[in-house]
Amino acid sequence: MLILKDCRELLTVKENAKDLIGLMNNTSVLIKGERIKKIGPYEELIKLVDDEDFEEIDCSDKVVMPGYVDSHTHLLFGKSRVDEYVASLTNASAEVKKLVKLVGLEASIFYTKNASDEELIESSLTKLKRMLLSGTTTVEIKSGYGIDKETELRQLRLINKLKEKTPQTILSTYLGAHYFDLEMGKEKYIDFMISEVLPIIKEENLADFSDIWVDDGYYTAEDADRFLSACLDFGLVPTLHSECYSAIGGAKVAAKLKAANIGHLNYLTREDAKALAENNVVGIIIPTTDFSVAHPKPVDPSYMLEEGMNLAIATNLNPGNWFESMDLAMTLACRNHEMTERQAIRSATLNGAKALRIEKDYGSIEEGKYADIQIRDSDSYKNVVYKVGVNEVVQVIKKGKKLI
Ligand SMILES: N=CN[C@@H](CCC(=O)O)C(=O)O
Repeated sequence: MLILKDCRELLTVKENAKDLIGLMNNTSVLIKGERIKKIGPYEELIKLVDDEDFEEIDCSDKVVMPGYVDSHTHLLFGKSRVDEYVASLTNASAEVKKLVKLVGLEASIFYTKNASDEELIESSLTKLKRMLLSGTTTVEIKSGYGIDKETELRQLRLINKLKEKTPQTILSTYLGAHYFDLEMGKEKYIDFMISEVLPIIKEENLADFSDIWVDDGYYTAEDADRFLSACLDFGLVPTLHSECYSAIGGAKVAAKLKAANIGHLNYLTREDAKALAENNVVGIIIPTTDFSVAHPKPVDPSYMLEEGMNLAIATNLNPGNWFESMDLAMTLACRNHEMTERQAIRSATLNGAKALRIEKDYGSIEEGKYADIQIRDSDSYKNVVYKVGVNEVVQVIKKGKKLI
């Protein structure tokens, strides 16, 4: 058993918290096994201890809050695209393409296909370790850098292997429709995924979610409806990337299919926001990508919140947007997208869990849930979005185990 004693600030982020973060002062948390047993005054909790291996951590000068749930990443990929990124700082995209021959998704598809399993696992574990040390205890990871059956399945199998190699909870997404085989063409590529790839994903239980990139030049809303509906038949819960560069209609499909989440949303209409809220689809805000691509229309969470949507914040870690830190994603959400620090904290924890439909067990510090907790050497939870680039995390507890 473990007691987090006298937390200076305990952010429970409980479901019905009026202040969004469920702030409590000088409160303690009793952990038994993997789960939170009781929250309350130390004197009460100590009476419940019935274990010789009992331990306590003095949290009287600490901020204690739920581990982050990063609900949208592409973190398993071969080789970085650093040359493309630095060229893009001072050049327009046509010029970048001349300076760096292989760019964008095509580059990552090539590099991922040519990386060995060991390289992909090792580079992913390195990222996951740094994410853990900055408070992230649950991570969603997508395939999507293999436009052939072999590489897509290999990505998913490796994502599943990561589950055994990292303490974090990992959820896996089949982003088959990220790009497509140019020779095959889009229509045939969708047929191919449905008939050739999905049966194997189901048989080997390789993915929790399906995903599609709905955008001009990529997939349409109709493609999304066809592909995600087929994935549903194979037991995969739909998610989408959509409304990033136009109001292309993916949001309507998300509402219709009651997707778990939809990411990007720069061009989401108010009407669609309402439909997403009504259908319990979580919106994933990605302030890091708006920053790294200098997006012409930064996402505006205000009307989505007014319409009652649950919003999550994620890093969207990918080779074109190398962000691992949820603190940083939240900092950008507040400064560039006018979220409050409390909205940002809720979006990075409980709402991340809702985006992945695991809120029954994850995302907040509540009795009965897994003890996934970060402890910060800090005088205020507000430092999360204030001290930019400063990592105040000194301890991470994952399913009741101290990891630092
Ligand atoms: N098509 C875009 N998908 C990713 C970027 C992937 C990449 O650039 O490698 C996104 O979510 O932003």
